[in-house]
Formats: sequence, structure tokens, C-alpha cells
Amino acid sequence: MIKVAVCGALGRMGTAIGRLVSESSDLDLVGGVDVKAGSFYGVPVVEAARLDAFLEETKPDVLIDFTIANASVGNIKAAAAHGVALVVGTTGFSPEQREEIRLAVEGHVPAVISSNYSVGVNIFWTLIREAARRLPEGYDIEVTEAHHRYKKDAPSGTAKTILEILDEEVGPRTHLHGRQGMTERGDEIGVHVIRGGDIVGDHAVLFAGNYEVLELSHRAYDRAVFASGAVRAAAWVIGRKPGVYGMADVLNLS
Ligand SMILES: NC(=O)C1=CN([C@@H]2O[C@H](COP(=O)(O)OP(=O)(O)OC[C@H]3O[C@@H](n4cnc5c(N)ncnc54)[C@H](OP(=O)(O)O)[C@@H]3O)[C@@H](O)[C@H]2O)C=CC1
Ligand SMILES: O=C(O)C1=N[C@H](C(=O)O)C[C@H](O)C1
Repeated sequence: MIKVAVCGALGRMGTAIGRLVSESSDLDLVGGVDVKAGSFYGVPVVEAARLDAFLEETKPDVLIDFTIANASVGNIKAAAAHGVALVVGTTGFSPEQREEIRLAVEGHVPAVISSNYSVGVNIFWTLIREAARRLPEGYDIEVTEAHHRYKKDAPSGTAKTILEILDEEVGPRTHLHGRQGMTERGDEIGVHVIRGGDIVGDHAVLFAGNYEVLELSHRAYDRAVFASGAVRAAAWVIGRKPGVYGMADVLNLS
């Protein structure tokens, strides 16, 4: 049995992941960590200040982290110091935090880190890459994302991954976050963020040329798609060489 612990256990994603792990016959949910102590699916949730002691006591094989960027960096460092493999879904990291994470993980533990664990989004990313690579010059590009009213970071991690893919394929362009007033279009990529209600996660990329528009989009209807991908990654990451992996490695897409 693979021993799994969840950071952010009482949050929207932590709850969805805890349920899947507790229902799995191959995985053993050993506990959770959150800002306040509590319990989920019959196991204790300890407060964040007790993370080190929790890892020492429960000795998980893998820690799944869906929290918030500032907290996640410390959680990753603690897991790496305890030799615990990682699955990280938290988004909103700065470039400096990403580097801190890389240094904490490389040479120490295997870690799957992805801004989106849904199979559909991982295929969507490959389609965006293909479209950007094949379209001739001259298409204007716009990226749109929509999420629920409680999402803290913007643009979404998934949208940032889309922008990285586009930069790799069409060369670096300015990312223009919204437009207002007198704006003349250049070769920027427009980035547009919507927040409202209980939208689970929508992303779209528009390639607009003369007389035609190519639009690629993905819509998640339930957090189960992210949770099941994260749980799949948790089983996959055990026994891998130390280093940072993506969901494309888990799905064998690269
Ligand atoms: N990669 C992917 O596929 C997906 C990624 N995400 C990302 O996952 C993250 C969490 O999303 P979501 O579940 O909706 O957010 P929630 O706010 O519902 O959950 C986050 C939980 O983490 C808790 N938390 C904060 N600090 C710590 C800490 N130091 N240790 C342990 N727990 C802590 C929060 O407590 P409190 O509320 O008290 O602060 C909260 O309970 C976000 O960054 C989001 O963008 C979301 C969906 C899919
Ligand atoms: O916070 C969310 O909800 C989501 N966050 C991820 C992101 O920032 O891309 C993935 C998904 O879209 C849901």
C-alpha cells in the first residue's frame, strides 16, 4: 500500500483528493495538514505548524500539496528533507519560488509538479503547441480563463503554462493583461481573466487571422478531473529518480 498524505486537506481540492485516496484499494490515506486541525475521511488533519512532526510520525511515501504558493514552498522543502515524494498542484508561484522548489527537489526526491492534472488539459496543451507551430505568421493570439469567485491567483497556473507554450512556439511576446481606453493592437498576446460563481475552470486560446478564427478550449465541470489526475500521479511518482516531472511524463505524452 502506498502511504499518502495531503496538504491543504480541508480545502476544495484536498477534500476531493482525500475522498479518492480513501476509496482506493492501493493507497492508504495516513492523514492531512491544513491551517487548522480537524479530520477527514477518518484520519486526523494536523495544523500546518506540526508538519515536520506529522511527516516523522506518519512516514508517508508521497505528499500531495494543493495549498497556496507561499505555504507550498515550505511544505515542499519539508517533504524533500524527510525523503517524501511529492505531487504539487498549487499554482501562483513566482519565478524565484519555482527555482527554490527546483533546488529543494533535485537530487533529493521525485516530484510531479503541474498547474493542471486533468487529462483533457494536458492534451489541450499539446494541441495549442501544434496549432501555434503550424499556423503561419500573422495570427493574433488571445488567451482567456474563467474560474470560481474564491480563486486567489490570476492568471491561472494553466493559463501561465499556455503562455509558456506559446512563447516557446511563436517567440516571446508581450503578455497584455486586459485592455482599456485607446489601444492599438501590436503583436502582444492578450490575457483575459474572469472570476465568478462556481466556475470550475475554463481556458481558451484564440488564433485570429483574416477571415478565420481558430479557437481551442477546455472546460472542467468537476474538480474530480484534477483530483483523479493528482492521485494517478501519486501512484506513478513512487520509485522514480529524484527530480521534477510533469503530468505529461505521467501520461506518457512527451
Ligand atoms: N494543478 C491542478 O490541477 C489544480 C490546481 N489547483 C490549485 O490548488 C490550490 C488550492 O486550490 P483549492 O483547493 O481550490 O483552494 P482552497 O483554498 O479551497 O484550499 C487550500 C487549503 O490549503 C490550506 N492551507 C493554507 N496554507 C496551508 C499550509 N501552510 N499548510 C497546509 N494547508 C494550508 C487552506 O487553508 P485556509 O483556507 O484556512 O487558508 C485551504 O484549506 C490553488 O493554488 C489552485 O490554483 C486547483 C485545482 C486544480
Ligand atoms: O484554482 C482552481 O480552481 C484551479 N486552478 C488551477 C490553475 O490555476 O490553473 C487549475 C484549474 O483550472 C482549477
